[in-house]
Amino acid sequence: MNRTINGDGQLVIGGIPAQEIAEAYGTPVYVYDVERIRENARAFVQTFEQQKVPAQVAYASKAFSSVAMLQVAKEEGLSLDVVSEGELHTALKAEFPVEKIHMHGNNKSLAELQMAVDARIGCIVVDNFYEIALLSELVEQNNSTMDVLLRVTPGIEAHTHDYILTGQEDSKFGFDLSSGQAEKAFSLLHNNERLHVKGLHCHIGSQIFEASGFTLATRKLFTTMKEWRNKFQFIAEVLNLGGGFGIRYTEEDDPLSLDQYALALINEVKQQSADSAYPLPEIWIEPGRAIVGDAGLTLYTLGAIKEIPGIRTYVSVDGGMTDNIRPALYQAKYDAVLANRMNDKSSKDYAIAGKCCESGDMLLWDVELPEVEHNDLLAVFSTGAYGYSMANNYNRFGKAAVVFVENGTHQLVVRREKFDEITRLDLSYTKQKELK
Ligand SMILES: Cc1ncc(COP(=O)(O)O)c(C=O)c1O
Ligand SMILES: N[C@@H](CCCC[NH3+])C(=O)O
Repeated sequence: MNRTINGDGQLVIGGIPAQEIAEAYGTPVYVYDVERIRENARAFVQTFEQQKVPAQVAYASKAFSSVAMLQVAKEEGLSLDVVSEGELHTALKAEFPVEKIHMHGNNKSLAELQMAVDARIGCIVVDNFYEIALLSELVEQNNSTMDVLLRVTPGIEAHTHDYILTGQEDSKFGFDLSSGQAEKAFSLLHNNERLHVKGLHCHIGSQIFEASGFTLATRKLFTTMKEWRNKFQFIAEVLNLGGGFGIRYTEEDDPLSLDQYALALINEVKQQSADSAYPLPEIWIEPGRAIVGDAGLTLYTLGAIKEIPGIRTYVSVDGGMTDNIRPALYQAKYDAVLANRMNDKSSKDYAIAGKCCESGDMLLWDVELPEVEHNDLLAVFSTGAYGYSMANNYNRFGKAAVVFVENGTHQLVVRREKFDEITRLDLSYTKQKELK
């Protein structure tokens, strides 16, 4: 994120002091540096261009989906990965080019598949046998066709949190390669004249730091592609290697740069193609976190301070697991600063608590800050991915606002949810008469 400190000791994001954003929109507020989103997108896109490899960089919109975000993704020439009617609806609202939209999901409903077929999206990533049956019936009834990728689990155990591992055999996602399920699924799709198999897909997990998991998965997929070339005379036009590229949340994290991830994939695909005289497939990737994660931060106002002598000092913020569930769900770690007093010396350790009725609603267990005061402004960094998109209304808190900063200007792109909007879906109860 493009951030500096001004003469008043204020954190400045994309040319705007954090305090100004907090005063204009209130807290908690997610702030995105649009320039950083663009830099991240370009790091991937330009690496493929420089290496002269045909590619699609599909932004995994689950990381942060909003109309404004998808407009930026469109401007950067990205493709888009959606996993639900809601994400597809957002894409259509943003007038995202439909042919560049790919749909995922391990339990796509008939309504979701119908919406995808009606919208004529670019392709569906087929995940299971039930989906093959639904989709086959749907294209038959609609007298239409659809491009598909086959999602396979290559049997890779990447190094990340168990909850965000997806490439291992024991996974709810995709067809298992080793048991022959993937081949069975492939032949069903291959024999269906209305479904065109463009290629294979795998996604080994999320927040992955080493290139080795990706290159190993690439090799496994090539082994299968070579088998199917011999057996079915099938040549994959596309090899989608998913997302999962890790980012730095704290100093403990040591990810590769985005171009290094892309280069590792490109080199492996080129090598495998050359070794087996396999026509170079188009490489598709699906980064979510790597596009938006470090482009976003969250601003909070500090409230209650509770010092437990000899144990720790809790400082509560005006948000918490409702705007960032990742610490509670994955024990995810973050870094934070006092955005209104950047030049003050850090002197004390604090535990930053959310305001939900849960002891586990902690944003950071241990962060060194200057002596805090009520109403100080706390900035938690790298909350751009899976923050707003996983936000919830626990304890009936409204969702926080989202602000974009760019070229010294700020704009609201998602309005704060007001408490009286929390009941907008609620219907009154009418006492039913007892049946005699
Ligand atoms: C199929 C698929 N593609 C892409 C992504 C995006 O992952 P990340 O945000 O880690 O890049 C995910 C989430 O892990 C996913 O499940
Ligand atoms: N939501 C997760 C990652 C899962 C990505 C989607 N498959 C996170 O915050 O890290």
